[in-house]
Order: sequence, then structure tokens, then C-alpha cells
Amino acid sequence: MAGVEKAKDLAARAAVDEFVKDGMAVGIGSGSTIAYGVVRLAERVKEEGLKVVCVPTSFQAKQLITENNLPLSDLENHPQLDVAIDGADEVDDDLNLIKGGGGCQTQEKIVASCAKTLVICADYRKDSKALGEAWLKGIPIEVIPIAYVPIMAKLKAMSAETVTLRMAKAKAGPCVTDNGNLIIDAHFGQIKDPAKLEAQLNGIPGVVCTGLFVGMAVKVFFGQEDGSVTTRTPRNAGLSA
Ligand SMILES: O=C(CO)[C@H](O)[C@H](O)COP(=O)(O)O
Repeated sequence: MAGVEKAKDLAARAAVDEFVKDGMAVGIGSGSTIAYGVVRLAERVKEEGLKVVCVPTSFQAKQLITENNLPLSDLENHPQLDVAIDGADEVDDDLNLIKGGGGCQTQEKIVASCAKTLVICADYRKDSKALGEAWLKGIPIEVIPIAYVPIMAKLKAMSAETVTLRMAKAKAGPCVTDNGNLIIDAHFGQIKDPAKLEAQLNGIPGVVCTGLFVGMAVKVFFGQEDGSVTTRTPRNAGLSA
């Protein structure tokens, strides 16, 4: 393994090693980076006899949990989680995030909101000073299907630079979320006030959930190109080895 994949693996392993302890209920995020974290968690269960339960944030996360023979649970049985570990598309200096590149931000935000701690693992490409600087595809916004046209118009009126209905890759038509909704990607350029923008977007009728995660993450692990892992916390907004 080399390059970006190695960086993802290192970051995810570091997050799992530092934050998952015996007896914990763990929220499992979605995407290619957390997949390495699930493999590491399964290793620790085998090697250390760790007892954990895992709550997924998507169909993909559920598959990861079951394929790695980890105990699967849900928010009905575990409405309070000790930690949620997830990936991100972009992370700013204050640990605000853009998520939803994989279209799972709604369940990811619900699970994160039920966890005492949200920890993010990402490769070096996700590190950014301000949201919207590196991730140019736009903020993923899950919407109720009947509302997608008026919501797109409202986003344009809010001065979004690009507004796109996300289309499926191997099927004609739109990408349909795990919740049966659609996704609009809206790029607002560099975002100066993520909390304000999130509140504005949440105020549009038909918006289910945005990919802006403001003030939720407590620590981010970045896998670097040179094989090191750096971290960022809200208290030390700079990077430390
Ligand atoms: O938010 C997500 C899915 O909705 C993912 O966590 C995010 O897209 C990062 O994915 P990857 O680890 O594959 O880069």
C-alpha cells in the first residue's frame, strides 16, 4: 500500500487506537478511509478481546461491520454512543467539516450527534484553511425529492456558485440516498461563516440535512504523504506531530 491509501490507513488506525476502548458503543462512519478503521477495529477485537458494539451510518458502513464480523447495533438499542469515527471531505482550521461526498451525511450527522465524541480520520488532501477552498464539488445537501427544483432555485438565489443535482453513476437518473432522498451539491466558494450558512440551508423547507458539520469534531487525524500522522484539536488549531 502506498500514497493516499497508506495515508488513509494510518489516520484511521491512529483514530481507532486512541479512541476505542473496551465496552464502548462505536458509531462507524462511511467512505473509503473509515473502511481501514473498521479493519483495525476487527484486528483489536481479535487480538485484545475488546468488546464493542458498532452502529453504522449507512448501508456501506453496515456492510463493513458485518463483513469484518463486528457486533452490529443501532440507535434504538444504543441511543448513546461513546465515540463516532468517520471520514471527511474537507476539514478547516476550526475542525468544521464538509461531509457527504459519499452521500451519507444525514445518518452520519445523526450518529455523530448521539456520540460523546466525534473523531475524524482523513488523508492530507482533506486539510484546508477554510471550507470550500479545497473541496470544490460543493456542500452535499440531502433534500426531499418533490422539493429539488425549488431548492436548487433558492440555492442559486443565495449566490451559490454552482448548484448540481447529483446523478447516479451506473443507473440512469439521480443518486438516491439510503433514506430515499436526493442530493444537491452547492458550492458557495470559500465559506467564511459555516455556522451561519448551515443555519440558512437548514431553514429551506425540504432540506433534510447538509454536509456542513460545525463544531462537532473533537480531533482529526491526518495521514501524511511521508507516512506520519498529524492531529488537530480545537485547542491547538495548528498541526502537531
Ligand atoms: O462523508 C462521507 C460520506 O458521506 C465520507 O466520510 C467522506 O466522503 C470521506 O470519504 P473518503 O474517506 O472515501 O474520502
